[in-house]
Amino acid sequence: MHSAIHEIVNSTEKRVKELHKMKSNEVLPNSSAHDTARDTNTIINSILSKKQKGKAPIISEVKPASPSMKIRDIDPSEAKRIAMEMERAGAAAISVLTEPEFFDGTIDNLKSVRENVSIPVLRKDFIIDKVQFDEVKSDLILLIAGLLNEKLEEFILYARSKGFEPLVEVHNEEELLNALETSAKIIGINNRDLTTMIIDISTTEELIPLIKEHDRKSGTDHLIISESGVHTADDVRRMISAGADAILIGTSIVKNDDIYSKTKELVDALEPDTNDNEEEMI
Ligand SMILES: O=C(O)c1ccccc1NCC(=O)[C@H](O)[C@H](O)COP(=O)(O)O
Repeated sequence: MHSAIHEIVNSTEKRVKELHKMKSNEVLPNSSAHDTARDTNTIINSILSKKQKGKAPIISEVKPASPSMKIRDIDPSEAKRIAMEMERAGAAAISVLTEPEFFDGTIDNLKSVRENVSIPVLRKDFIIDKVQFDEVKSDLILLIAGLLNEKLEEFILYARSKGFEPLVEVHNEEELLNALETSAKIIGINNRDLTTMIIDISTTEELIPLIKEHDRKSGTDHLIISESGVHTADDVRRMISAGADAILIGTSIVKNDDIYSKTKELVDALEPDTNDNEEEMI
């Protein structure tokens, strides 16, 4: 594991301790599944329906920073504005970073986004303890296979019992095989190697055939999301051609001054006239 991930996990452990204290003081309520508006099929259909309309299913991320770079200041009112622009441009879902120390994310940003958009909302954080499920509601929640290892299925079932559908993130074959042994329905392939931080979008192309083969043999049908390092309409087309059902994009949208136009450019990537005038050149 890269030192940055160690630091993130150490900091998350401190947050978790605080949450346990809040829970024992009854400051943190025990959340239940009842107040979750959308079920799993609704979430999956909402993402898939974009493709049926000829649009690229883009999960657009409200990302203030990464461990290596500040992108932009995002408070709850800016998170709301950005997310509404993303939805208006045709995003299939919105991802919101809630990790505070390295990504400048906040729980309040997630609340603000979820109150103001009608598409599914993904919580992006480093989930290592069940108490984190009581912090805030979301439709989807990220579970990182490389962090949870043998506890992955236990966390998937717990997430569902609390009204979240897990997006299980993998980066390599070993993590993928672990994920495929669980009841995960949504698999995210992170093109970023969390041991080196190097991004290579061919990771998606290498791992999707393994999921497809598994699905063919076992009669399952995973929703596949390609994550990280996608910047252009060409990248979007490449990931969709590889078999991705949706693509999670943060930096290239959020760093753009015009959130609506950049999201729309990526959402419209499958439309014939965005194919770089290939026909005119022939
Ligand atoms: O974004 C990072 O640099 C990062 C570093 C370490 C762990 C996770 C990280 N990112 C979290 C994400 O999953 C991305 O924000 C998401 O996939 C969007 O990626 P991008 O479009 O490349 O911003």
